[in-house]
Formats: sequence, structure tokens, C-alpha cells
Amino acid sequence: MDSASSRQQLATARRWVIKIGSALLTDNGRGVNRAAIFNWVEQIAALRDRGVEVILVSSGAVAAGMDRLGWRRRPESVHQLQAAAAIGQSHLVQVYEHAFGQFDCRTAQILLDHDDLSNRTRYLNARSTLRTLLSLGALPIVNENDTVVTDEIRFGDNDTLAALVANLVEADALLILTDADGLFTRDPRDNPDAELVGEASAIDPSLMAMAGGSRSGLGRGGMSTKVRAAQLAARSGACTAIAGGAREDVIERICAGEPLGTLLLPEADPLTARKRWLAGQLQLRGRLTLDAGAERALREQGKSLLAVGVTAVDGRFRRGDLVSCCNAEGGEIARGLANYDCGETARILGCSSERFAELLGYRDDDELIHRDNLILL
Ligand SMILES: Nc1ncnc2c1ncn2[C@@H]1O[C@H](COP(=O)(O)OP(=O)(O)O)[C@@H](O)[C@H]1O
Ligand SMILES: N[C@@H](CCC(=O)OP(=O)(O)O)C(=O)O
Repeated sequence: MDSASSRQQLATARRWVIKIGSALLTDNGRGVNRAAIFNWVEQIAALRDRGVEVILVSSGAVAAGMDRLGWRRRPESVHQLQAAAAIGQSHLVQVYEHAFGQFDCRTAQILLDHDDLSNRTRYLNARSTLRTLLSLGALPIVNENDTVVTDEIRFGDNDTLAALVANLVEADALLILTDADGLFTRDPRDNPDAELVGEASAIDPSLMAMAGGSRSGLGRGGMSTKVRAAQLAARSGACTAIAGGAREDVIERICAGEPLGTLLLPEADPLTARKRWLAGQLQLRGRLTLDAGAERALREQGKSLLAVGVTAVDGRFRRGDLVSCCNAEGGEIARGLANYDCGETARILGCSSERFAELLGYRDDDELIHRDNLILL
């Protein structure tokens, strides 16, 4: 894919995770930068008005807390850091809530630790809560649960957290805003001749050699965690853009496909990577039996699964759960994410989507499983 078309791919992304680092949020430790936050919020609100879903991963709790406490240097003690995070987080969220409120946008605070994403039940729970918040039109604001995490359950840095959230919600793209204009061939603070990497494969091994650590004393990861985050995000097919958060209209411009910052791309085509990721991540919750026409439509025509071609439903599943699609002989043909739960599916099976409103009291998706969420076996 050439550079222009991969940038254009960003313009079609419908679900973004946007991560903002501490140095930017706190104007290099000088307190929460309300003007900058308002500006990013305004751009995110404009995206939402165009139907783009956004999840914000915001750092800055420790830095904001340090500022409120009048601490000039990052403390060594874990308890002091956790206390600063508690004070800073509530302040940050209040600033976000106020700013998003100006655009009639409801916010939701989500604090996660590593256990939340490694424990299967909690992972699925976090996934459905985030999806529900998006479907309610709320704007989730995620941070690490710094106040209680210990080293064993720490993500360590919010670049990694943002990538895991991108996997969790199957985002199309991840945008990491920081105080550098993207990934440079060397740390630009020490190397004025360093060149910006415009675009690369996320798994290109030479990138890690370019990326150094953080020196702001506020951020944790530097560029190396951002490159690793791009690699993690690529597992579920998400592209990652790394850009300077202080650039004018940076969010709008990146999301419109302008060639700003660095774009790191997944190796496989995004849809294939995403389907592979889903198949490996989610547990099967139910089974649908298909008639011969539906089997042909899936296998030979690459179509979505319609309720009219389903003859039986088994298992207990909710909307968004992974279900298996079998033919009349019991052979598994495909797996996919159901658009209706098991009870609703039982009521609509064998019926055309025109009857959904009469049978369910409402009509949501026309397909039982959309082809983008269907993995043929
Ligand atoms: N190759 C590189 N290109 C750009 N920035 C780099 C590179 N290597 C190290 N850095 C440093 O990474 C910093 C950004 O990371 P960090 O301080 O963790 O910010 P954030 O708080 O946004 O996560 C930059 O200020 C820069 O000094
Ligand atoms: N969770 C921490 C931020 C940790 C972190 O990774 O910071 P950064 O490198 O600025 O994204 C906080 O809110 O202070």
C-alpha cells in the first residue's frame, strides 16, 4: 500500500483510541493545561459528531497530583506516588467532564489494572462495559488504576494500556499524542539532525533501535513503549499514529488522513488481523445451525449471516459474543459475533429482517452476524 492510501485508511477509521501523555497534559509539569485539554476535547467532539467513536486514554494523574501538592520532583515512595495519582486523577476527570460537557458529551471514568485485562472474566466484562458506553454515546476516559496497583499488576506505561484497550474494543486506529512530532531516527532532543519516520511497518525491527526512553520525569515510557504499543495494536489490526499533541488541529488532521507524525501499520490486512484476533481471544458462547442456502452464502459468496438462514440456536450468549455457525450435519463452517442475544435470536430465526420489529419490538441490525465479524473456517 502506498503512503497516501494508508493515510487515507485512517480517514475511514470508525473507532479510535486516543492517548495523551503526561508532559502534554500538564504543560511539562506546570499544572493541568486546561486550554490544551479544551482544544483536544473540541476536536474529539467534532469527530463524534461525525459518528466516529473515541476512547480516550489519559495519563497525567501523578503529574497533576504533584502539581496540586506543590511537589516539584517526582517522589520515590510508591505510597506518595499513589496518593498523588488519587488527587490528580479526580482533578483531571473533573477538567475533562467540564470540557466535554460544553459539547453535550457525557464522560465515563475507567480505571484498569493488568489483572482486569489478563483475567478472562474481567477482560470480557471490561470489553462489554466499554462497548456499552460507546453505544450509549458516552466518552470513556481510561487510565491505569495507579492508586492501588502494585508492580505485579502494573501495565507500567499508558502506551501499553492504550494498545491493550485498542485490542479490547477492536479499534481501527490508535493515536498517541506526545511532546515529540512522531518517531525520529534518533531522539530529537539530543540529535537535531534526526529525521521523522513518516510510515513503517509496526513490526519493523529497526524501529526499536531508533526509539529511546523518556526524559521528562513525568512520562514513563518514551518512544520505545510507543513502538511496542503499535506492535500490540497491530495484533488486532489497528494502525497507530504517533504525533505531536501541540500541533494545531492535530487530532482532526490525523483522523482526516493528513501526513502528520508517524504511521505504524499492521503487517496483515487489518480486517484479517482483527478476525484472527477475535477468533483467538473470545470464548464460544453459543451455536447456530444454518440451512444449506446460508452455508453457501457464507462460504461461496462472502455474505453476512441472516436470521432467515438459521434453523436452530443453542447456548447462552449476549450481543457481541462469539458464536459458532454449523451446517445441518454439525460441521463448523464459521465463527462470528452475534448482533442479537440468544433469546432474541430464538425469536427471529427463520425470519426475514422486515419482521424483526414485529417480533422483537425493535429492529437493530439486519444481519445476525455481519460479514466483517465473521471468520470462515
Ligand atoms: N527516536 C525518538 N523519536 C522521538 N522521540 C524520542 C525518540 N527517542 C526518545 N524520544 C523521547 O520520547 C519522549 C516522549 O515520550 P514520553 O516522555 O514518555 O512522553 P509521554 O508522556 O507523551 O508518553 C520525547 O520527548 C523524546 O525525548
Ligand atoms: N498512569 C500514569 C501515567 C503513566 C504513563 O505512562 O505516563 P505517560 O508516559 O505520560 O503516558 C498517570 O496518570 O500519571
